[in-house]
Amino acid sequence: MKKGEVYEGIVEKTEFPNKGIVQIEEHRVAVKNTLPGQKVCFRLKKVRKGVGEGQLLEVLEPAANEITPECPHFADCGGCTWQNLSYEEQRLLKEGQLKKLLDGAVTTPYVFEGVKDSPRQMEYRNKMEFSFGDEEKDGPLALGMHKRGSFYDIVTADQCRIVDEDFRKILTCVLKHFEKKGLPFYHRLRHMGYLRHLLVRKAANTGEILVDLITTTQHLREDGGDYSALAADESWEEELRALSLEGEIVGILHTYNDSLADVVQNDRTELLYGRDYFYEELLGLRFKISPFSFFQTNSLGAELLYETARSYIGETKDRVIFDLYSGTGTIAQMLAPVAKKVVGVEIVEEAVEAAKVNAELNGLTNCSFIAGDVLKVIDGLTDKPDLIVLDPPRDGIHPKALQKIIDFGVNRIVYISCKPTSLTRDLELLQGRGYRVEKCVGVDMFPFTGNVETVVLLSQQKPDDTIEIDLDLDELDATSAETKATYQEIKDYVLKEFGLKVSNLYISQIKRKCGIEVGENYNLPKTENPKVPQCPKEKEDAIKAALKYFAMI
Ligand SMILES: C[S@@+](CC[C@H](N)C(=O)[O-])C[C@H]1O[C@@H](n2cnc3c(N)ncnc32)[C@H](O)[C@@H]1O
Repeated sequence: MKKGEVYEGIVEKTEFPNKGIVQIEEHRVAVKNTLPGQKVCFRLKKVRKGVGEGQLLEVLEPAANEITPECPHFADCGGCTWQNLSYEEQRLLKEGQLKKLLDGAVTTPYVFEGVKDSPRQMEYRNKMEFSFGDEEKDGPLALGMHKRGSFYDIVTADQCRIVDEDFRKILTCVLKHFEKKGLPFYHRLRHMGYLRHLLVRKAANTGEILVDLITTTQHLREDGGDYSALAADESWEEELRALSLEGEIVGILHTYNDSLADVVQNDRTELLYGRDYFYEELLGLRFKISPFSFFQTNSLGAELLYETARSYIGETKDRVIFDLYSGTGTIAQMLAPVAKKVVGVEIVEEAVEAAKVNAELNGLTNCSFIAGDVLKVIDGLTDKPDLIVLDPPRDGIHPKALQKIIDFGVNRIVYISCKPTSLTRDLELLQGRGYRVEKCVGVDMFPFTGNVETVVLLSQQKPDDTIEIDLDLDELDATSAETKATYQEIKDYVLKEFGLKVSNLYISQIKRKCGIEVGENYNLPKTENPKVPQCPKEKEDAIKAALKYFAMI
């Protein structure tokens, strides 16, 4: 194969995130944004030792499971890549990719619980950053998403299916206004122009909407053209307020951003109407969110994600929990009512301030939030955690920070990840230091894209858990008359409710302690002079709860 040449082939399978694999002779070429079964034409970008990367030029034949997308922008828009798959097919693909990645990284048997569906599959996003530009060179003003594979061209996303009607109305209103006015968009290459982005955030549960227009300050500069007067006229704000919407616009802002990078960034913000924040409610808690704070973009999906994390962490009563990479403190506040204390650590000061305000708003007095890099803050923490929740950014956890986190030696860690490839890298270190992956589940926070959120429960292998005892299950009295639940049922219950793994030995010890008859050979390991491990208190309580649940005590 030769770099720069064009090839055709059938996509055999896909790997996370959305990379199709085409086998050409002895070469394995990854082509982004393709699906298994498609016949594709691509240009070879690089190839080395039989592994290559290709740039998709055209899908020559669709895959058998493809459907006609509902979204009219699909052919051009770079936003969603899976509008041509039914939701069921999307889940299957995500499950397959996630399981394959995890199977390759997890070194002991674990439970893979599939991928949970997003509660809302269309119109699920609570935030969009639309870009201004033109659809093609010197075309009319456009406002929406980048064209597939293009840095410059913009597709006007006025029919976008992953946001609701209010977003579409706001986009159309703002676009029409500036089209009429003839204000120039910011040219990403020449760094000239005025209109950059339109940020819209809408809370799914309260309906509150915040709109922020992001422009340069070039209308104030001498070389900035002759549009100062036009730009000074903020009547677009009145037009927005006159819209008939399902939700309610509670704030309209104008942010100035002169950075060279094509990102939504805040140099200075003017409040044009209402307030510069909005409220969202998740799981009965209220959160105040400012325009640039991190907040999960799928509110109903976030409720599912947090509920999943809460069930994975198991018993929290009387425990100190660390919520590392805590953002606006959503996870910390969800756990605070059922824990002794929760400590959140987050690098963005604005988010930490919001977390404190939110905790007060929710009447929570047992959580504290610290601003700073986890890597450094961790050294100064005076509390000792019993449990840890990790929800790092896409790149995962700095290896030195992860070492320090492991040094706390907590029994259970719940790791929430938005990028499975960085998760699997971190799992390697965690497993190398004695943690065992118990179970994993995906939560689909991003329908119609190849991304998936993953929740993993890890437990620490304490020394007394690892002593080898050769017990024969046949010798156990799991079927005796007085036993209402089998050992397996007790184990399953304890794992589900408390996130703990318990051995037959421990169950038999606790049964004996509770006066339940067990067979003669129960605690007797076959090895000579064994050091018989005794069931730790935490597991004893969990087993007793199971025995109660099965009405055995
Ligand atoms: C995926 S978000 C999770 C936020 C929160 N748990 C939630 O669900 O809303 C990751 C957070 O980590 C923060 N962050 C990134 N690097 C960090 C670091 N080195 N130390 C502390 N926080 C960091 C980001 O600002 C962001 O708020």
